[in-house]
Amino acid sequence: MFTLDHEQVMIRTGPRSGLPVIVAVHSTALGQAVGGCRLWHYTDWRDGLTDALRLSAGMTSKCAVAGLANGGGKTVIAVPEGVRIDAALRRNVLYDVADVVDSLGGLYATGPDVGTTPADMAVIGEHTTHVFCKPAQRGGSGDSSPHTAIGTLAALRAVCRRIHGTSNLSGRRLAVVGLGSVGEKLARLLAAEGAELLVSDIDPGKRTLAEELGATWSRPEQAVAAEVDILVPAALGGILTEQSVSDLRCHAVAGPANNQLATPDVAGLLHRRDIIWVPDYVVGAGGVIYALTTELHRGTADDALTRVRAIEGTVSDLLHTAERLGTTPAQAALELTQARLRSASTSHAQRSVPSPAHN
Ligand SMILES: NC(=O)c1ccc[n+]([C@@H]2O[C@H](COP(=O)([O-])OP(=O)(O)OC[C@H]3O[C@@H](n4cnc5c(N)ncnc54)[C@H](O)[C@@H]3O)[C@@H](O)[C@H]2O)c1
Repeated sequence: MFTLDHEQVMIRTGPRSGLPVIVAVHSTALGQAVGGCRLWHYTDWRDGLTDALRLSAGMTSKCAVAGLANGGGKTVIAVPEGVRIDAALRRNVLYDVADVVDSLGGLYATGPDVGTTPADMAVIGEHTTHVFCKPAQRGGSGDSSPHTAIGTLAALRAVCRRIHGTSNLSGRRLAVVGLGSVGEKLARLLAAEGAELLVSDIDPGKRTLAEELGATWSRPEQAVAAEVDILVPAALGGILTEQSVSDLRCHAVAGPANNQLATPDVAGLLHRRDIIWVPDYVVGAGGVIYALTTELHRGTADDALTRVRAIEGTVSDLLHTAERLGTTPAQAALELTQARLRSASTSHAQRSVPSPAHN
């Protein structure tokens, strides 16, 4: 359908860097739009635009389901293939991003994403206040992966309750695929809960973590097809394909890895195989919930942790709704997003109605 679903999209050739800077604001219905700044190589900058449009809409759903008073946005710096980002160019393009973000006057705040770090947010923060996840020594919440891992653990408890009637993960079999920033922390948390772990990474150097945690080490394709209670994707996207889903021997798939479905129709395949799949944007929201609560909403660290752990309740509710309506958790999450956006626009419209004049 030929509709622009976004409130506004800014595309600017950065005056300092000469690189295309794209900022998509999908929705501010629930509050300030938020979403990370992706610095990535593209063969055509319009592919970067497509990413910005898709990812900013995804952030609207992520915030709405998490119950945050924020909408979705995204920044993409579309770097042409072959262009190397040295320190000077990096600084220049981050200042270019800061100028675009600042020109939106607070409608949108940016944070780290693929290709950018909390240190980059500190650079952006030199030119605008509308930025989050700066390093702790610069007043930010820094690396989001510890809270993403805590939120994922909360989601896994809810999935465990749905499968076994109890959220106690002790003795449950889980396969964690990807032992990077989030996966390693999550594996440690799960080991502390007494889960029976199978872990995997393309980097053989991660095998020492398996030994340390007493976990079984496996090659990624074997881990995906392992007979476990829950498969936890914590690496890159696209892990759930028509082929891999037919090989699955788990009751549920829930993990933080972004874009797990190779194509949207894979969700239907999972449903037909009676495998619960909880969307990654629900499971992996802990990092963003923590950062936004402490940095943009001025909550305490305790408030923020409580909200991260509330992912357990959110996932439980989605699983109940899906079961009651005979639909998927993904569909339940979509409907929750739409309901929250509708109620925000209704209350906004009500606030905008002028009060009757008194004579
Ligand atoms: N960091 C966060 O706070 C956060 C928040 C939300 C979502 N996510 C998503 O979670 C996922 C992991 O994030 P991260 O920050 O830990 O990334 P990371 O780059 O630190 O770790 C990724 C790990 O996956 C491994 N890997 C790559 N391909 C693999 C494969 N085919 N099979 C097995 N292992 C493979 C890598 O070797 C690496 O150890 C990503 O999809 C990310 O987008 C991260």
